[in-house]
Amino acid sequence: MATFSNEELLQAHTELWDLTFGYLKSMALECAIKLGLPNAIHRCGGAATLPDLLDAISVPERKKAHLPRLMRFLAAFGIFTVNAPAAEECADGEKASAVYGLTPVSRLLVDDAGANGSCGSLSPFVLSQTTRYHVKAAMHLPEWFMSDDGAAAVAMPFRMAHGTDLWGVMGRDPKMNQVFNAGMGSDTQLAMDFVIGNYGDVFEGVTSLVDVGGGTGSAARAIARAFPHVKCSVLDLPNVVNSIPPDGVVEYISGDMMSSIPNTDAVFLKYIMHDWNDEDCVKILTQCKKAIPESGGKVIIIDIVVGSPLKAMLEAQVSFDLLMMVITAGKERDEHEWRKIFMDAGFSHYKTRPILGFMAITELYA
Ligand SMILES: C[S@@+](CC[C@H](N)C(=O)[O-])C[C@H]1O[C@@H](n2cnc3c(N)ncnc32)[C@H](O)[C@@H]1O
Ligand SMILES: O=c1cc(-c2ccc(O)cc2)oc2c(O)c(O)ccc12
Repeated sequence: MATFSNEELLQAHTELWDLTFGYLKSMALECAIKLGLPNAIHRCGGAATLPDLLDAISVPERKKAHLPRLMRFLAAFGIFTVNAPAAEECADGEKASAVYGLTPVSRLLVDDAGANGSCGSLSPFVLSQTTRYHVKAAMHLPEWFMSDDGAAAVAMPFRMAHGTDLWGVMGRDPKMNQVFNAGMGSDTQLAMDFVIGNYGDVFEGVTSLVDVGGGTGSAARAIARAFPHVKCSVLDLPNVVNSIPPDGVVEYISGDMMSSIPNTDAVFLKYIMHDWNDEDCVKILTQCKKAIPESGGKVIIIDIVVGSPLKAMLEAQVSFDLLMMVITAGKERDEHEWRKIFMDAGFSHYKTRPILGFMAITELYA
C-alpha cells in the first residue's frame, strides 16, 4: 500500500479542498460577468476601487459589504489583480480601498473586446457553459455511470436531467437557445480570427468549401470574408438552416451529413466529430471523402486532440471530454483514436497542428 509523508498529506488536504470547491470557481466567474465587473474595471481605465465598482454595478445596499469577498476570491484565482493598500496609506484612520485590475483572463470578458484589434468577448461563451441545464446535467454523472440502462450512450446525463438532449431543450426554451448560440458564436469568432490570422495556409488552393454542421454560418462567413475567392456553403439540418435569410455571402444547404455532402474542394468540420461515436465519425468522413476531389481535395477538422504535454492544456482537453460525456454521446480523442477513424474512412494521410493551445487543426487528404 502506498504510504505518504505528513507533508504530502497536508498538501493533499489543501488540494482536496480546492477540488471539492471547484464548482465555486465557475459560479463566481458567472457572477462576475452577470454583475458586469470586467466591464466596470475596463471603463474605469483598467483600475477600479471598491467605490468605483459599487457605482458602476447594480446591487442592493445590503449586499454591498459582500463585494470585497467576491473580489478577493476572483483575485485569488487570477481573474482580477488586486493592489491591497499599504497600512501607511491610511493616514486618516480610514481603511483605503484596494484597487482591482484586469488580468488577461478578465480582459477576454470585456464587452468592447473586438475593438482596437482585440478579440471578441468570451463572456457569452462562459454564460453558455454555466447554465442551469449544464450544471444540473453534470450532477447526474454518478447516476448515469451506475445505471445499467442498456443504451447508456443515448441516455446521457443531460437526458437523465432534462428528459431530452441539448437540442430538445433549445427547442423548448428560447432563452437557452439564445444564450447557447451567443456563446458558441463568441467562441467561433475567436477561433476563426485565430485560424485565419495564423493558419490561413490551410485554405490555399481551395476555391469551394462546405462547412458541414456549420450551424448559422459564423465560421463560413469569416472564411468567405477573409478569402472572397472561396465559394463557401453551410450544410446543416433543415431546422437550423431553413429559417436563415440569404445573406449573399454564404449559401445555406439543408441536408444530412450522414447521407450526402455536396461536391467541394474542401470540407470544414468544426466541433462536429466530438459529438459522435467512432462508427458515426467514420460514416461522416466517408461522405466527406466522396465529396472532395481525389487529387487536391481536403477535409479540415477543428477539434481537440487529447494529449497536450502542458498541464493546463491537458486539463482543458479532458474537461471538454467530460462535457461531451455529460451532454452528448460523443468524446474527445487522442491522436491514436483519430488516426484509426481517418484510416477506417479511407484517408491515406493527414497533418495535425495545435491551435489556440488546446484545440487542433487537422488537414486530411484523400
Ligand atoms: C456542436 S454544433 C457545431 C456548430 C459549428 N460547426 C460550430 O463550430 O459552432 C453541431 C452542428 O451539427 C449539426 N448537425 C447535427 N447532425 C447533423 C446532420 N446529420 N447533418 C448535418 N448537420 C448536423 C447541428 O445542427 C449543429 O449545428
Ligand atoms: O456545450 C457545448 C460546448 C461545445 C464547445 C464549446 C467551445 C468549444 O471551443 C468547443 C466546443 O460544444 C458542444 C457540442 O459540440 C455539443 O454537441 C453540445 C454542447 C456543446
